[in-house]
Amino acid sequence: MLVAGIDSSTQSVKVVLCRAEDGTVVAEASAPHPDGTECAPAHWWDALGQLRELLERADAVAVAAQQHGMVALDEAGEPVRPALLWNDVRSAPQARALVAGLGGPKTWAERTGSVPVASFTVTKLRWMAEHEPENARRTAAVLLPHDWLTWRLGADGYVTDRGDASGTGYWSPAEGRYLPDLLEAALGHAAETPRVAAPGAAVGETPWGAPIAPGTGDNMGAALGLGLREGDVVVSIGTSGTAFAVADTPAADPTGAVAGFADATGRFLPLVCTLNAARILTSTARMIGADLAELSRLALAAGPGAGGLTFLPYLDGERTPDRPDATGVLAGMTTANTDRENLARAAVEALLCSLADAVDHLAAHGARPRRTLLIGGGARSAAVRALAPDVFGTPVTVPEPAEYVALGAARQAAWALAGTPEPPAWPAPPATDHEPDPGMADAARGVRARYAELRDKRV
Ligand SMILES: Nc1ncnc2c1ncn2[C@@H]1O[C@H](COP(=O)(O)OP(=O)(O)O)[C@@H](O)[C@H]1O
Ligand SMILES: O=C(CO)[C@@H](O)[C@H](O)COP(=O)(O)O
Repeated sequence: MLVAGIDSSTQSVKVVLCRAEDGTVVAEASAPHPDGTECAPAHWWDALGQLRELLERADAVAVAAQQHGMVALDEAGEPVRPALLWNDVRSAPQARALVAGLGGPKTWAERTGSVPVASFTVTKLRWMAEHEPENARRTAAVLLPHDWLTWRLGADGYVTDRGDASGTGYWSPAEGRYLPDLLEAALGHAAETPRVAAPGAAVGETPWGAPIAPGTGDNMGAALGLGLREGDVVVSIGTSGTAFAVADTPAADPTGAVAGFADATGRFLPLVCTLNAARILTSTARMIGADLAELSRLALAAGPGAGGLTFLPYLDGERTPDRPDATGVLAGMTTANTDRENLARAAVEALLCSLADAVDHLAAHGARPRRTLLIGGGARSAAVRALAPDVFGTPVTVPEPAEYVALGAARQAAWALAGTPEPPAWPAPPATDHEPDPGMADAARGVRARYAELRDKRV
């Protein structure tokens, strides 16, 4: 039997086709999504349509997708406007107003597991109610990207899962139920929300007769694809940067740094997310006229500390820390250090310092990392892999490059096919271990200290 996992992420859609019994990948393919922070859902469907031949070989399918995106549908099931994505920061004022107006950060953390920032669906609904009242009035149902794709594939009605529901800002991970008062306060009226399917359930059938599993958010998909265990912390470098771990109890961080999400298996997934990650490298590569391989080579040719250059990489605003209006800052420039090697090194160090901050937030709220797993497109950079253990100050495990989000969705599809209480036990991916260099410890501490100084200066 073959199962297909779909990862509909910010920049592209990927499909992996696997053997149901052990997850061996037999084929994979991807197609690009349009750039930007809003997207008509039809573009996701068209991109997936390019991979249809592969998909139709599957005996079961599941969709994992970028979290939080607001897919507002009218009575007829048509989008009232393009979806506003997780990386769209226009609803930052609405996030602040909702938090202040409905009990403050502690109340939100206790009720929803998270203190919503602009990424969260609830704040986007409020933005639409304020700026596009006619679209808000016509909104009859609110879905997330993976819910919409699952419905289009053939699910029985609108359906979601615990993991993605926990990123809306109107669902309680602790109680496992919607909080309709919060949705209504944001949108101005009640609206239909997808039913939350049990992990491992089948929720419908594709036109070619394959059962559909509930799907989930992309980070929950990666956790399932990696088979995360207690003590594992994942750092994912995609369009977003994330640090997350599985937990038995829900998180409720009133500082808002840790989002207290649910996972796709019935447990929880405390997570820290940054808005800027792999694109720190692509933007710097463009700036210095290099491709990603050359950027990596240049970064490794420079010394630690990039000759005194420090880069604060909040290029598109930032979510952690919550600075939606921030831009990037390059500090410490002299005539001696402004060369391509140091600029490349500063970019890699900036990416890793930002993610090290994310891991620190997670640790401060209970995650006890025994090992750090590095995944996502950015982990394909040799410089990132080489410098991560020094900047993090811990051993780093790099699973072989693979589409772990799509693999997690495929594993969920195999779970629905098997009908068992637990997901099928697929073998762990091969991985390489990278140790910190004790000789670099002082230099790495210096890099993080200079980064923290620039971060906290609030230039
Ligand atoms: N060798 C590499 N070095 C650095 N970045 C890379 C490399 N390969 C891919 N990437 C980057 O990884 C990102 C895509 O990663 P992915 O985890 O698929 O993200 P997403 O799920 O957000 O689409 C792109 O921004 C791409 O430029
Ligand atoms: O908002 C979050 C997590 O809370 C992001 O992680 C999105 O889920 C987007 O993921 P990518 O497209 O970067 O994979």
